[in-house]
Amino acid sequence: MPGLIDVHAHLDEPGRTEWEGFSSGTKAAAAGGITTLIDMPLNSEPSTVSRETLKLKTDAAKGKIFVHVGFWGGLVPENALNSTALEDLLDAGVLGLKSFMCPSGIDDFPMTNITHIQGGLSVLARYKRPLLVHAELVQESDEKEDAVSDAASYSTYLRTRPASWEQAAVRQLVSATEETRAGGSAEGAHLHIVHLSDAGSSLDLIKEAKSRGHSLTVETCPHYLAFSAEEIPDGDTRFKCSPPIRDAANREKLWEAMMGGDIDLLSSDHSPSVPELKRLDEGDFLKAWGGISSLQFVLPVTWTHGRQYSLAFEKLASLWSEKPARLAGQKLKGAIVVGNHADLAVWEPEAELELDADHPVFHKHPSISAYMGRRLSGKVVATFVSGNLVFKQGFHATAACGATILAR
Ligand SMILES: NC(=O)NC(NC(N)=O)C(=O)[O-]
Ligand SMILES: [Zn+2]
Ligand SMILES: [Zn+2]
Repeated sequence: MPGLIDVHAHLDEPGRTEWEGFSSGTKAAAAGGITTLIDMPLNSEPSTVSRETLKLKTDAAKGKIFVHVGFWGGLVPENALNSTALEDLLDAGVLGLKSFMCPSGIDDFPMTNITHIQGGLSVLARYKRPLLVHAELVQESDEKEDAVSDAASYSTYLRTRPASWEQAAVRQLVSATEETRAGGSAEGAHLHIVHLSDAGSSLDLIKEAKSRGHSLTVETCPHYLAFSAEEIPDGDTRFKCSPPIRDAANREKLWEAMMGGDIDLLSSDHSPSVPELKRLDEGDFLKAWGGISSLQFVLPVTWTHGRQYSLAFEKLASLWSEKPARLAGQKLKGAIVVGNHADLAVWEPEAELELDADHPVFHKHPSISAYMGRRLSGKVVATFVSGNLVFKQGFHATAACGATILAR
């Protein structure tokens, strides 16, 4: 199939290479059939918010990447209302921008309000590049903070980030994208909601806005399709992410929406950290780093769980290659077509993998992945990046021949 394109990965280099880094991250990608990654602007140090900080990324990636890597730039309060600053970042080659509507957990990546988001959209309209948004808006809770609630219980964490946070954010975004319709003042701009977890009214609002012609797409991630809140063991912070994994009924609705075409694409949101920050010894869901570690496993996870829903190869390729290529503006990627880049994943749908200690995992910190210990089907045999064989039967090519992708 066409190689997978992961539009949402945190590679954390420079500055937090001990969390992942270009070398281990792109090796894991290649081992998972991913041929292009788009790196998120936060969790590296500094964040990618300017021409200069993008240059630090491309310099750090040199000679280390086994797959192609593009970059999103950060939309933050400091640059959001400064069109010269945003133009400079976009001219430097980021494929689009990314912002948070809630605290990101990273000090130099502050959250944006809807005015900042509108400012970003108006500049992006001219570049025809997307704005990706982490859509959770902190809501005042009626529930009294329960001092005795158990931080080792996943349900405690789940209660701190209810679906109403996603719904409030989506409501604002839907109104901000009104002008992206044909003839609107922000025509040409596109807004993409990352890692949707709430399959309730967030999804209804998105569907309705799309039907009214808003330029809007949405992704979800394998962990929202594979796991449910009910089954997360006490203290197992490998499962902590935001927005949180919700109940099994919500998971069913996400599958239904995705199979029905209301969710456009999938991404990993691979967001690892050093194991200490996961605080697995304490098992404290409130203090642990939020982020799922999954890069190498997204294809077998999607396939293993998708078979129950009659997921066809064509749909898999649309969710993981074709639509992500379109979002990232990669016209020569995402499909096996004469003239396209020869980015290919070769895999055996029936072959099983046991994610035990003997399984070769190329993430820097395999132990923090919630998928370890599982049995999956769909084994990647070989991966080609621009015609180069970069991974075969457990081994990587000696040369890291991936290229950085800059928008022009
Ligand atoms: N700073 C992060 O990497 N945050 C990420 N964390 C998650 N998803 O739990 C994200 O994408 O929001
Ligand atoms: Zn996010
Ligand atoms: Zn993320």
